[in-house]
Amino acid sequence: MSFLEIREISHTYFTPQDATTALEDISFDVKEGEFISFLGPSGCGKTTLLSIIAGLFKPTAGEILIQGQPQKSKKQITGYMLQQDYLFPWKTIEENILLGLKILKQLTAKKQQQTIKLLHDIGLKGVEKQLPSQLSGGMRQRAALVRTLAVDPKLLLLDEPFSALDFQTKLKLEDLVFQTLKSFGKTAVLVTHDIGEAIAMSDRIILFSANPGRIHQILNVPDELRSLNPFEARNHPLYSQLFQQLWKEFEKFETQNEY
Ligand SMILES: Nc1ncnc2c1ncn2[C@@H]1O[C@H](COP(=O)(O)OP(=O)(O)OP(=O)(O)O)[C@@H](O)[C@H]1O
Repeated sequence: MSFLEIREISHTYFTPQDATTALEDISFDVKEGEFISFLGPSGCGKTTLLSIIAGLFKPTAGEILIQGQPQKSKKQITGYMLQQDYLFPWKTIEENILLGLKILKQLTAKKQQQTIKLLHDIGLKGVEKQLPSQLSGGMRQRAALVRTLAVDPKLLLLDEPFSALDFQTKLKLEDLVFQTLKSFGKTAVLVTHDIGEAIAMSDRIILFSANPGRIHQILNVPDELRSLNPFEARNHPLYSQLFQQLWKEFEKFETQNEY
């Protein structure tokens, strides 16, 4: 059984003035432990689909199944990592990363210990009593990842979590997030504008076209790249090949005025 099933999803936004069809007839499955990227031109509906998967609103048509169940009954199994870290500025890093467990009334001594260990494992030892403002952007995103993983979500929804970071930090964090999610066996969906990031991190790439958002192509990333971490993958000859292939598809969108 697939972990996530997207079944014939269409979505139209209605405003008093007009109607915009953001997604049309989207169907695909995601296996447990798989890392999927949504890639495509601006306005092709990537964020709309991620929000529907998160259960933030219902699509106009179609359904989402998570572990074979309608998505609405499974809200708590999804965790998020967004462009902004959304750490509470007045709380210490330790308070921030334990907050989800506290809210869910799952904060045991063991879970606290495991969460602090994860903070240390991803290179943030000694920042427990600091405020988010005392940390760099990359450090805050790492703390945000720990906060997300603390409540043990089965599905991670990543909406451009690296796009506000400088290039070196972004590459390091891609590696760290990739390795952490793989080591916990998490299923992940990443929304990105970055062709290289999609190739380096994913098992499969769902390429969307716009107006309305449709699946243009689904690409399986070759095993030779999938067995590497993102930084190594960027240096493999197959990476350039796939990059050029995807770049050509983006050029087609431009000539079709879909970009
Ligand atoms: N709340 C809304 N009301 C009306 N139209 C919307 C709303 N949100 C998104 N849209 C429209 O739906 C389409 C898809 O938007 P969406 O943000 O999902 O695309 P995207 O691929 O994530 O874009 P980007 O890459 O620029 O972030 C666009 O035409 C957008 O203008």
